[in-house]
Amino acid sequence: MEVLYAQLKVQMEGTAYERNGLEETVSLYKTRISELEQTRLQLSTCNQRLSNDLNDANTKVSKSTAALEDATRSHTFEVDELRRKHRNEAEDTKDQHRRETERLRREAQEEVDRLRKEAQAEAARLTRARQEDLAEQERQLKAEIEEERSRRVREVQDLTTQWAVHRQTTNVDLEKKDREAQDIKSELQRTSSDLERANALIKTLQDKLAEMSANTLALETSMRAMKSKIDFLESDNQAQSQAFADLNQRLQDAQNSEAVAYEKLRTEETLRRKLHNQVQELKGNIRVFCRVRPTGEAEPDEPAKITFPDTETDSKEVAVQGPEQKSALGNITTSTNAFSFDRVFGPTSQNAEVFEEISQLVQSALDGYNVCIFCYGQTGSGKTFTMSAADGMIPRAVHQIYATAKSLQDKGWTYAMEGSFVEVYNENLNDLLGSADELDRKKHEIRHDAARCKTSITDITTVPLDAPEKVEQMLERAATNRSVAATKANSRSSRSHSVFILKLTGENSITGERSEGTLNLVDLAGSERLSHSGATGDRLKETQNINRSLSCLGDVIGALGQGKEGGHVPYRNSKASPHHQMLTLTSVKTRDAG
Ligand SMILES: Nc1ncnc2c1ncn2[C@@H]1O[C@H](COP(=O)(O)OP(=O)(O)OP(=O)(O)O)[C@@H](O)[C@H]1O
Repeated sequence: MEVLYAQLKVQMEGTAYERNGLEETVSLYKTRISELEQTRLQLSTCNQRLSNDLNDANTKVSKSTAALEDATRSHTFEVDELRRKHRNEAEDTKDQHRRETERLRREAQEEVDRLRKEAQAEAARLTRARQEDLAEQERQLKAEIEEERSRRVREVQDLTTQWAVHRQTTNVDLEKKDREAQDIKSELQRTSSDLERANALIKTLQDKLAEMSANTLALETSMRAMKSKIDFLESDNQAQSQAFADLNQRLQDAQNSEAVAYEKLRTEETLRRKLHNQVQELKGNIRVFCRVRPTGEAEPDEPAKITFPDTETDSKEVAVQGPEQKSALGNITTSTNAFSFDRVFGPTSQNAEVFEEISQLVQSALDGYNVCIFCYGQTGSGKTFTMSAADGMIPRAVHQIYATAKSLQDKGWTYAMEGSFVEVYNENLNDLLGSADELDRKKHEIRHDAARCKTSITDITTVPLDAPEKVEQMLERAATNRSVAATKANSRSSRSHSVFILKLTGENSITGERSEGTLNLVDLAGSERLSHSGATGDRLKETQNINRSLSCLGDVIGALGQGKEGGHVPYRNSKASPHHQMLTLTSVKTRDAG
């Protein structure tokens, strides 16, 4: 309780203390409020005073505004007055200035006129002085020119005199030269007339000499005749008659044996023909020769290794060495492939040697058989060189035919020959002797008359070969046409087959025999393996056509080579394109005729 009492006492004391504090605060606030009240009163008084001041000021401002407006009005009035006054003054001044300017201008004009007059007077004076100077200078110049002119005239006169002297001398020289030329000319004329006379004399002498030689010969002959006449007259009369009879008999015998000999010759010619062709048949109707051309220095590829094992004996074999091969054990071997032909011509062989082999076949054509000679090989292997060179098979064959035909004239044979030259390019037949413009445009057809065993081509140029030189003209013409066409499709001759056709018709006026033979010389297009050629597009088509036709031709020759009577020959195995017919028909006629 005591504790509680103590706590309460403490609380009471605390509260009393707080009350004292609060009482102090209240008295403080009261003081403050009275202060603020005083301040408010002061401020109200002040406010009242300020309101009064403001009113006074407003009154003053109104008064001032009125005064200002009055002042402004009076000022405006004054300003207008001044402006008017100023304007009048300006007008006066302007008039005065104008008058002054006018006066000054007049004065200036007068001054200018005066100066101008002075200047004109001065200029006139100067001009006069200048003219006098110029006149003086002109006088001086004229005098100088006159002096120069007279000096030049003197020089010209001197030169004219010199030139006249020189001309005179030259004329004298020229006249001298003319005289000399005239002399030389007359000398020349004399010499040439001498020469002509000498020539005429020589000619007369030569004629006389010839005449005298002829006279001498005639005289010698008549002398011999006279001598034998004298001898004859000197001999016995009966013996003479007997001698005459003997001579007559001998003449008769000789004529009879000549007739027999001619008859024998004719039969022997017929026999020779028969035997010749039998020999050809025995040798084989189809013969294959191989020609190896020499390698040039500029050949890009290494040449094949080719040997000729039997050159010394019958030259029928050729051996080509294959590439080196390595076995599993590492041994290197090379295989050699040997080929046999009817005849092999080595790289040094000439066209003349090759022709020797085929000349007998050419003779068969003249005897009325159909002969076909093909040249087959890779591009650049020498087909055209062998066939169409100046000494190739075509010119040689034609020349041989001429020579033989001429020698057969004695035996009653006369021959008519005509030639054509055609080309097979890309399945088309072209006339190489026609117009170049018509190549690949004009259509030609092959017609085969089975009954007459005759083959012909429509619309081709046929040239009568009445002189051996004509064949060269034909070859030239064909080469030109081909070279023109080559601009349209390159290397034309390599990409086409060409066929030279020579028709030979013979007639024997004594025996009445008749023969018709054809010689076909064919230069085939270069054979190329498609994989090697790398050809595409038109070129690929070209190569395929060539290869197809070559393969077809191979089949035909293969079938003919088997020689079975009545056996099938695949002449038309290809698309029956003209060139297949062409090449194969010429072959079959060979076989039939043989
Ligand atoms: N036996 C040879 N002696 C000398 N040169 C030859 C011989 N054979 C060919 N030549 C030369 O080789 C080149 C090619 O020959 P050629 O034009 O005759 O070949 P090709 O087989 O007709 O070719 P293509 O198929 O392109 O027509 C020519 O320059 C030719 O003169």
